[in-house]
Amino acid sequence: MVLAQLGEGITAALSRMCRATVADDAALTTCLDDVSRALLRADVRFESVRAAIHNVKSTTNPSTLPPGVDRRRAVHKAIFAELCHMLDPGKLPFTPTKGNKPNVVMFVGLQGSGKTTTCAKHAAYHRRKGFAPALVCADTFRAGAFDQLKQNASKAKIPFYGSYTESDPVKIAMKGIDTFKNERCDLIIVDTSGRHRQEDALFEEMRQLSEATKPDLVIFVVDASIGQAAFDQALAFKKSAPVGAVIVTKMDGHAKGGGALSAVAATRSPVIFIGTGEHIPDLEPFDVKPFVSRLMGMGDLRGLVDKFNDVVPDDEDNDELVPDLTGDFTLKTMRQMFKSVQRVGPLGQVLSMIPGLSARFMEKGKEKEGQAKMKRYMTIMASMTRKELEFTNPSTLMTESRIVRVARGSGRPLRDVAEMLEEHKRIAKALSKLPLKKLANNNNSRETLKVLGNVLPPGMMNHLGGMHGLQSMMKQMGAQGK
Ligand SMILES: Nc1nc2c(ncn2[C@@H]2O[C@H](COP(=O)(O)OP(=O)(O)OP(=O)(O)O)[C@@H](O)[C@H]2O)c(=O)[nH]1
Repeated sequence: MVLAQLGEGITAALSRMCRATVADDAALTTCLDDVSRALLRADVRFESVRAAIHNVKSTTNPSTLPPGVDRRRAVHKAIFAELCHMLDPGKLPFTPTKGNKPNVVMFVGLQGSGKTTTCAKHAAYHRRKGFAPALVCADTFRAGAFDQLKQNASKAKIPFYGSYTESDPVKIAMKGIDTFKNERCDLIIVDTSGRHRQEDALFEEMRQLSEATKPDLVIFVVDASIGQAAFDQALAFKKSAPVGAVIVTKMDGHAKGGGALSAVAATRSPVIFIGTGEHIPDLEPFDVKPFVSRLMGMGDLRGLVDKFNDVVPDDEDNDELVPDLTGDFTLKTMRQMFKSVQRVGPLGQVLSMIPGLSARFMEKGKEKEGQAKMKRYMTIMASMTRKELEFTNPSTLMTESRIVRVARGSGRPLRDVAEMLEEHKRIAKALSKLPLKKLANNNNSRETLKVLGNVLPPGMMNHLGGMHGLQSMMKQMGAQGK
């Protein structure tokens, strides 16, 4: 994901300024030039970049800074605030509520943006949260749309309504909504047509559909790879239907992402989810501050805990898929973690939420090898006894004869078993340093950041001026968030 490169660009620019002997105007200018280049390379609109840099410059001018405030920290804080501002339109999206009144959500977007897939992901996500969702196919334009949504719906076990014969999308949408209202579904998702290009006929159809169905929320779905075109596209949809939220898809690919994120600027509507793969669980809630924290290399531990906790699978294998990272880290927990990671997304993506861990456990660009390694370890663990899997310190239990038995049983060489045990030790050690229990029970984001401070890599801590610096930065961020 090229957004990761944006993060690297910004982090590198900040590090360079932190290493400069004095944080004078020249160091600041170089740093901000680098940050601008990173943002423009990521397809963020020129106007937004210019405004952000202007704001950073004016808020970090030594003449306006309160006495005693370190300029480097002020720059870090100002860039954080500007990135948040770019992604945050300052208003909360409509969020569906469970209960008697059904919520109607209409999806709009061009053909191929990932709309149909995202409708199913959105329904499955809300079912995991306890909703009773249903899907309506009001796409009468593309021949295969009906079958595609039906197939996705049945894969995700979501009730579905559509018609092979009716050609009026408004009639289908109204009939589908009525049907599911009677069936007491509380989240009715309407998938609509797309076109390859922005066409008047499409926008007229969206206008008619939204007028007839009066949705509680219209979600604009945009492909992250379309770059700057996202701005105009979002604007055109906003004119035909009251777009209230954005979902950016294909963030797992090589998309630059920054352009699509500028859809926020066009619609002044928040990004609520990002699509991170082709499968039903590949949808992540989008939260601005943790996202920017990750972008700036600060990790997102709360997101990590949520991500694991959010994986409540449809099959009976629940226990197997939800690792309790707050208890003893046994081989069984590691196996659950691997399964969970396979389910929630690419390993690198999940591990990127743990500051410092991704580099230790898996090198960048070698994610495929990492997946293969995980599979190998899982095969090995399948040949282990329950006692071995649940033992708190398996390396002490795994004698040579036990290793030989497991290697034979799994058909893997002895060194693979030994390597797997070493890997377990390494991950256990890395996780033991993270206050996951505290984070899991903590809903206060400022407190979460404080906890994060304890686990930031030492280099980053120095850049931020040690614990004291981090605390004052958090105070400032907190004051800003109010
Ligand atoms: N990698 C990746 N692929 C995705 C994602 N979301 C959707 N896709 C894929 O993108 C392609 C197009 O998705 P659709 O859901 O058919 O697109 P659509 O916008 O509904 O298209 P129309 O129904 O023709 O308007 C499919 O191959 C999806 O599997 C995502 O987040 N990541």
